[in-house]
Amino acid sequence: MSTFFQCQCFMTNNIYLQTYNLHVDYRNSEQFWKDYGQSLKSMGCCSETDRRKVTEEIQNELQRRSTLDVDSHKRKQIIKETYRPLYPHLYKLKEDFFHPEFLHLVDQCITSQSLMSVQQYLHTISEEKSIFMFPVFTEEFCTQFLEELVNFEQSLLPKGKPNTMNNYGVLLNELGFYEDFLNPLRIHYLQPITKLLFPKEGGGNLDSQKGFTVKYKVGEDVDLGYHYDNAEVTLNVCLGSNFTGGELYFGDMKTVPLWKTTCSTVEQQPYCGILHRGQQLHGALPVTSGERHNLVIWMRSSSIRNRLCPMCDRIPILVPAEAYGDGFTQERQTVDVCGVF
Ligand SMILES: O=C(O)CCC(=O)C(=O)O
Ligand SMILES: [Fe+2]
Repeated sequence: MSTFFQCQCFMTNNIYLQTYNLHVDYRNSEQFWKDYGQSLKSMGCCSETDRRKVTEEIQNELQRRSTLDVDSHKRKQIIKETYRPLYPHLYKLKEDFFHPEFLHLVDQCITSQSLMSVQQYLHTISEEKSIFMFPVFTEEFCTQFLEELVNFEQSLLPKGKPNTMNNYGVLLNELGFYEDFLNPLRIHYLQPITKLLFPKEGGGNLDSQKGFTVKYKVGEDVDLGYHYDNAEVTLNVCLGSNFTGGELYFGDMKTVPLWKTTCSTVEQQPYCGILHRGQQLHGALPVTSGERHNLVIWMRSSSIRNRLCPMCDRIPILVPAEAYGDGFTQERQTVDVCGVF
């Protein structure tokens, strides 16, 4: 396995202010208030107390990020040593977890290798935006997987936040779902599909992922603000039907100015996955009753992101990281020896 890295921008960029539903960059106090003071004021951040709360929220998030790798590694160890899974067989991917239509789609992608001929095996939500939907898992798998998540949630073991924005859900690497579940899922099943549907985004060359579940419930997180993912291609699978509301909405790519953007809503289907580009802006409407759990896989292609970090839009400045980091690798430079004296 190659060694993976993070981009240095993780410590300064895309900090989510939940109160104002705003992503900000923070290098120092002076820069921050100069860049965001006016907009925050127009959103009601007026008093000294409001401003102090914003600064605190940023400091807390930066603190969380600065020890994230070490903390995550510790949690993973503790879970490995002490957690008793409810369904140990789930941790090793098996073909009978999949919906038959999914297996058919994967087969078609491998054998025909033409976009036209696989289109009948998936639902194209938007051709223009490249958003697709198809069944992924069986109902039985999703039910057991959800019970496993609940079993873990109810344990007293340490838990991390799934990402910068979601507060509820499970980090699947910490629970032990990477090696024998998410890796083979990406390599043998998802990559044949993404290779055809997302060639420009590195869909044929996805070499790592961040996988987690998200949970929404009245009284906890109910919705998710508009954002793009730290991913080249994302698969988002709806794990159950026990909720109302919670539709996803998709806008344009993040390079399109907001005033030109049109958004469309997608109603989720239980056990189905929505596949989209990571940089396609999207969010989730409030859940109005019940609990919504989704499995989200941010798939990464180092060959794409090594050239441009999708979070800061610059050539990434690599810093060492645990496990898959944020999916960057250090490519060996080829030196033209004849030209070197
Ligand atoms: O709430 C959802 O299902 C969307 C989650 C999402 O977009 C993300 O975690 O990146
Ligand atoms: Fe997302």
